[in-house]
Amino acid sequence: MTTIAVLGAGKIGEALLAGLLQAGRDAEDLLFTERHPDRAAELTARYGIAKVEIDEAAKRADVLVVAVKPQDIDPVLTELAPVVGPSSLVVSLCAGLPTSLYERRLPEGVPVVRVMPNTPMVVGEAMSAVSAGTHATTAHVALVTDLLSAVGQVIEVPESQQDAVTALSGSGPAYFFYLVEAMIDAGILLGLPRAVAEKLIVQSAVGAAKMLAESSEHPVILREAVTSPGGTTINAIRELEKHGVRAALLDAIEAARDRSVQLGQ
Ligand SMILES: NC(=O)C1=CN([C@@H]2O[C@H](COP(=O)(O)OP(=O)(O)OC[C@H]3O[C@@H](n4cnc5c(N)ncnc54)[C@H](OP(=O)(O)O)[C@@H]3O)[C@@H](O)[C@H]2O)C=CC1
Ligand SMILES: O=C(O)[C@@H]1CCC=N1
Repeated sequence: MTTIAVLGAGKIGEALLAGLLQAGRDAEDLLFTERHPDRAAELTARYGIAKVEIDEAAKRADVLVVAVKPQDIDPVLTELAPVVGPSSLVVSLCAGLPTSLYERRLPEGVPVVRVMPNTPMVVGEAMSAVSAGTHATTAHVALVTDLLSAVGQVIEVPESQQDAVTALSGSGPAYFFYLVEAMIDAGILLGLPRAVAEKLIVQSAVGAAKMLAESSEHPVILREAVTSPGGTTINAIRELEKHGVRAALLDAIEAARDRSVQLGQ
């Protein structure tokens, strides 16, 4: 069985470990590094996964998944450089960081695969996009794709598209959570009890997501089917258009893309 070490078990690192366990992988095949002993102890207690140092991770793991903040990458690469070689496989989950950065800092020939996942991997519903670096073969990409398929869907994209992917699906769950939060607030405004508003909106989100995933119809058609002539929905849509919600989303996602580009510089 492939041994996977997550370097930096924060939010996405933990989501990956939890998702892989959920998908049936043994805790013995997983490792993580973490700089705070309390956080490490908490994760080991919760999942039964061992915390190791980076050199041991490189020795024992077939796949090293880098999941630190892009701002923290420098010391990780310094520690990794003396302990990895062409037989290692480095997978970067870091927003913005190009595979060329790893290739410059690690020994010649180390294969690197860049991945942008998202947090729904905790429920097996991640959207992950993978891109091969210069030394990564199709077998490396297949291995990473196989690993991530256990926690959701995977597509391969040219690395030049990864900043856009990061803005769209990497950050994407946050936009939906934000929308749900605002819609629950609207329920409160209309006088509904919070628990009722939450139930109505969360199940509407689940139902709408399922229709989007399972129906072959375009979202416009699905929305039109809700929008009865002279009815309630069109009055709400008029307000959304008046407040420029579509333009705000375009600007927001463009700003996320720009930040991803900046993090890689
Ligand atoms: N959160 C998300 O939805 C997604 C995140 N990503 C990417 O994943 C990466 C991590 O993001 P996120 O999980 O949100 O961030 P977190 O800050 O939650 O996680 C990063 C973790 O790495 C630890 N860390 C930092 N440096 C080291 C080190 N040298 N050795 C061991 N551990 C270290 C941090 O510790 P400390 O607490 O001390 O900082 C922290 O626990 C980022 O690059 C982000 O772009 C990608 C897709 C989605
Ligand atoms: O906000 C971030 O920078 C990370 C990358 C994608 C989602 N979260």
